[in-house]
Amino acid sequence: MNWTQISVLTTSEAVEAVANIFMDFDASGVKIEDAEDFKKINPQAEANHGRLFDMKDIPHISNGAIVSSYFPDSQDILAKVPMIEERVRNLSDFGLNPGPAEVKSSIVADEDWATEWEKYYHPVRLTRYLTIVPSWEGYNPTTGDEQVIRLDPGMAFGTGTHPTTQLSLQALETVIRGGESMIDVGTGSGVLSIAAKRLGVGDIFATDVDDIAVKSAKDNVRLNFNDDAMEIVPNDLLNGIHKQVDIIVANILAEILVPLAPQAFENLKPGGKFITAGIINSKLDVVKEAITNSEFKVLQILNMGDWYSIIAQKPTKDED
Ligand SMILES: C[S@@+](CC[C@H](N)C(=O)[O-])C[C@H]1O[C@@H](n2cnc3c(N)ncnc32)[C@H](O)[C@@H]1O
Repeated sequence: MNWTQISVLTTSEAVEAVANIFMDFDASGVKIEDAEDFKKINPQAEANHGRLFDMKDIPHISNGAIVSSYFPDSQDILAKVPMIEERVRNLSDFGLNPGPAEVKSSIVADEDWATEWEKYYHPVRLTRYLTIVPSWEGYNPTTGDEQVIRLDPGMAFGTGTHPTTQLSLQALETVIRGGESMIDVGTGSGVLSIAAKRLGVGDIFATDVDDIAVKSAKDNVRLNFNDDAMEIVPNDLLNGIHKQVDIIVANILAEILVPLAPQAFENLKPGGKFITAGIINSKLDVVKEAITNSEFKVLQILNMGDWYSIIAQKPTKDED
C-alpha cells in the first residue's frame, strides 16, 4: 500500500505541537528530525556510556526541525493540507514559533516509515542510574547501580531521548527514595513509569488519553516486569480519578499542565511531589503560576536547552 507523507519545516520548540496537529488529523505515525537533538550529542559521553546515534550514518538537518507524518491513501490528506498549514501558522497564538511552516507532500511505499527510525536508536545511558535499551538490542550493564529500561516505543511518544523525557527522568531520580506510590499522567511509551519502578517506586497508576499509547505502555511494562506490575488505563488528565499518592509526574504540553495542577493537588498526599515537564521556556511562568495558585510550593526547576521541568510539593499537614 502507498502512504502520503506530509512534512512541515518548523522550529525545534514547535515539534511536539506540530506532531499533535498531525495526530488530530488521524496520522498513522509521526517522525521528528530536530537539529537540536543532534547538537546536544556529546560524542565522548556517548562513547563512554553506549551510543545513541551513529552521527555519520544519519541524514540530519543543521537548523530547525522537520516533522513528518504518514496517512493511508484512503484519507485524502492532500485536500486537508491548507488546514494543516493554517494550524501550524496559528501556533504563534500559543507562544510557539512555527518557523517557515512550509508543508511538503510525497508518496512512500509500504510501511517502511514505521520502522525506519529503529536503525538510529541504540542503548543510551540517559541519567546517572538509567539506561534505555531498545527491545531488539542486547545489552550488559557496565556498572552495578545501572538500571536498564527495555523499550519499544513503536508509535507512542517516549524513546527516552527527548529533552522533556530526560528532565522527567532526572526529576524522578531526585525525588524517589523507594516505596512511594505514583501516578504518571500521559505515560506515552510508559518510559517514566518503568524508570520509576526500577528506581524503587511501589504502586504505579499510569494514564494516557491515546489508546495507542496505553497499548504501547502495557507492552513495554511486559518487556520489563510482569503484566500486573502497574495499572495503565486510558483517561483524560485525572478526570474521575480519586487517589492519594506520593508522586505525580506529567510530561505534557504546558496548556495541558495548567488544568492538571489542581487535580494533582487533590490526588497527592500532604508532602507529595508534583513533577511537571514538557514546558518550553516561554510557558514556564504560566505553568509556575498554575502550580503556585494550586497551593503547591515550587522546590526545584530543572532546565535543558529550551525545556524546563518543575518539582513542586503539596504542603505537609504542619505547613497548612
Ligand atoms: C510528551 S508525551 C510524554 C510521554 C512520556 N511520559 C515521556 O515522558 O516520554 C505526552 C503524552 O501525554 C499524552 N496526553 C496528551 N494529552 C493528554 C491528556 N489530556 N490526558 C492524558 N494524557 C494526555 C499524549 O498522548 C502523550 O502520550
